[in-house]
Amino acid sequence: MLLPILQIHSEDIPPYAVVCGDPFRAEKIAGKLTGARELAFSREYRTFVGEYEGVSLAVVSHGVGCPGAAVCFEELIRAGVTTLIRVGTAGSYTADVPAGSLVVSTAAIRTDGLTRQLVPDGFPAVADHEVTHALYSAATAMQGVVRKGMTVTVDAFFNGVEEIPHKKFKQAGALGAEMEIAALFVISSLRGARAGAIVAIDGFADQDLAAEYDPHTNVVSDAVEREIEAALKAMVTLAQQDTGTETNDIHS
Ligand SMILES: O=P(O)(O)O[C@H]1O[C@H](CO)[C@@H](O)[C@H]1O
Ligand SMILES: O=c1cc[nH]c(=O)[nH]1
Repeated sequence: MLLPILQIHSEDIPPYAVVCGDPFRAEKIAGKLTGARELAFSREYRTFVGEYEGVSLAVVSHGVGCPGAAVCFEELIRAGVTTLIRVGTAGSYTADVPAGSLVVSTAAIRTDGLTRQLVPDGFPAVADHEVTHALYSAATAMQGVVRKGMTVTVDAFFNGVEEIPHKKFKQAGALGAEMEIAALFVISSLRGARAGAIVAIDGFADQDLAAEYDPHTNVVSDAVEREIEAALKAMVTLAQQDTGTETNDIHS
């Protein structure tokens, strides 16, 4: 079956998919795979397949924002993907989670418009427990600050005449803000897939600190490298659990 928007054939897609916003990050992730090949680059959706430590994976970019990303998640799940890990970036809410930190999202506060069109207000946007555990274990085995907790999914990156209520979300305990995790978690729950997300902090989402936003520093690039490695290792752990071939040492 040809997926009409991603422009890939479902038969070419393995059950494990790493997803990210930026098509060039997808290329970077694919660079870690053996036998990587690019299947399509349609709109913002760039798809690669390859192997990591013997596990066949797809790597797909989903662009910025929930509506476009939702198309990607829906088509991947229709193609037979069972496990999705988002490798993204986010703005932090607290000084103790500075640029260069990693955050594993356990749930997303849904302030986006897309999920409101799919499910009622009380529907949770939650990560799969096994995926989250595998991600957190892989990330904490590396250097650097790693936190696990709630994130916020917003639609607006810049303020308009209304202010994005980041301070309220921070008060509620969220660690930071990004733009697609709610869609990933809700769609995966609805369609019976499992999903998790890890984000590299690239600055502060808080309005008072927004002037410092620069996602292109070395400290952010290093964190993106670490989250890619964590996501790939986590996927191997999950695939091994699925086939009953897991070892206790996932980092060997
Ligand atoms: O780095 P990615 O995965 O694109 O994630 C974050 O970066 C973009 C905003 O710059 C949004 O897509 C946001 O969710
Ligand atoms: O949505 C995003 C992504 C990265 N950094 C932010 O501040 N916001």
